[in-house]
Amino acid sequence: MPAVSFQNVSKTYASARGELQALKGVSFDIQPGEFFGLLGPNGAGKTTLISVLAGLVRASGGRVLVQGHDVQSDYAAARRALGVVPQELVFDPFFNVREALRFQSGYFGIHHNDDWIDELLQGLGLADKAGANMRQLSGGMKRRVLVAQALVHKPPVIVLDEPTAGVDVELRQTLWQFISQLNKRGSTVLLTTHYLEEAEALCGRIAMLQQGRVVALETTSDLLRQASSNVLRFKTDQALPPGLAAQARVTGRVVQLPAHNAIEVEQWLARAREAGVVAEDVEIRKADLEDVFIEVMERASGQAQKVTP
Ligand SMILES: Nc1ncnc2c1ncn2[C@@H]1O[C@H](COP(=O)(O)OP(=O)(O)OP(=O)(O)O)[C@@H](O)[C@H]1O
Repeated sequence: MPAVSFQNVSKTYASARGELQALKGVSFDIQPGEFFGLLGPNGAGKTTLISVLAGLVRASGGRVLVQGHDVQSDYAAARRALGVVPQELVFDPFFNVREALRFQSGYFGIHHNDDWIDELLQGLGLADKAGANMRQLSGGMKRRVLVAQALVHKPPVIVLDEPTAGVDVELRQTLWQFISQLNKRGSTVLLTTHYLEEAEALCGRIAMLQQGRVVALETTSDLLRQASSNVLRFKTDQALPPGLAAQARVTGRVVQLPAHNAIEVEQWLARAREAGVVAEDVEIRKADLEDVFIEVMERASGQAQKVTP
C-alpha cells in the first residue's frame, strides 16, 4: 500500500477575478520509506496539494489517501499518520518548548511522551531551550519547535512545506541530518522546496508541478541523466546575439549555455567571439537539478520563456 496516494486531485478556488484552477487532476503515489520531492515555480500548486493532503483544504475532485485512509472520510486516521511542518510560524506564546510539545502529544492522545520529546529536542538542537518560552525564541528556533511539534506523535509520513525558506545554514544541516535519520529508520518524507540543490541531495524521486499539473515524475538520477551533461558558464558585459540568447540562461553578467561536449563548448565560444562578446571567467560544470528543472518547465510551457525555481 502506498504511503500517500494522490488520485486525480483537482482544486478550484473562487477568486475575485473568477475561478482559479490550482490543481488540474494530479495523480501519483509515494511509497513507504521514500524521500520524495515536490517542486514547481511559485503558484504551481504545491502548497495547495499539501493542504489537501493535510486536510486543511478540501479538494474539488479526486481523492487523497494516507496509508489507505481517505483524508476526508477517514480524517482522524489519515491525520494521525501525518506529521506536517507548516510554512508559516504559528505557535502558542504562553507555553515553553516542552509544554508546547506535551500539549501537542495530548492532542493525539499520547501521554508520558517525554522520552521521545527529549530525543526530538536533542536531534533538533533544542535541548537547552526546553524551558524557554516560545515568545523568547528566535525565528530559527521557533521553526525547530514547529518541526518537533509535527513529529511528536511519531508519524510514519512526514510532510515538510519549504522548511528551510529563509533559515540559516546551521538549522538546515541540523534539520536534514535529523530528517534523513528518520527516513533511514523507515519514515516516508514529502518535501517541497525552492532549494533545488537540497532536493537533488535528499530526494530519491521528484515530481515537478506546473500550473496545477504534474509535468515530470522520475527518480532524481533519471532526471539528472536527461539534462545536457555539461553547462558552459561565463561572464560578459556585452549583449548576446539572438542565436545565443535564445539558448542561454542569463543572470546579470553570468551566461550559462547547455553543452554536451568540448566541440559544443568551442562552438558557443566561437559564436560569442564573432559577435564581439568578450567571455570572462569561463568554466564548464556538470548539469544539475536546476538545469533540469528549467528545461522541464520550458518544455512544459511550450515556449522559451525563462522560469526561475
Ligand atoms: N485561498 C486561496 N484562494 C484563491 N486562490 C488561491 C488560494 N490559495 C492559493 N491560491 C492560488 O492557487 C495557485 C496555487 O497556489 P499554491 O500556493 O498552491 O502554489 P505553490 O506552488 O505552493 O506556490 P509557492 O511556491 O509560491 O508557495 C496560485 O495561483 C495561488 O494564487
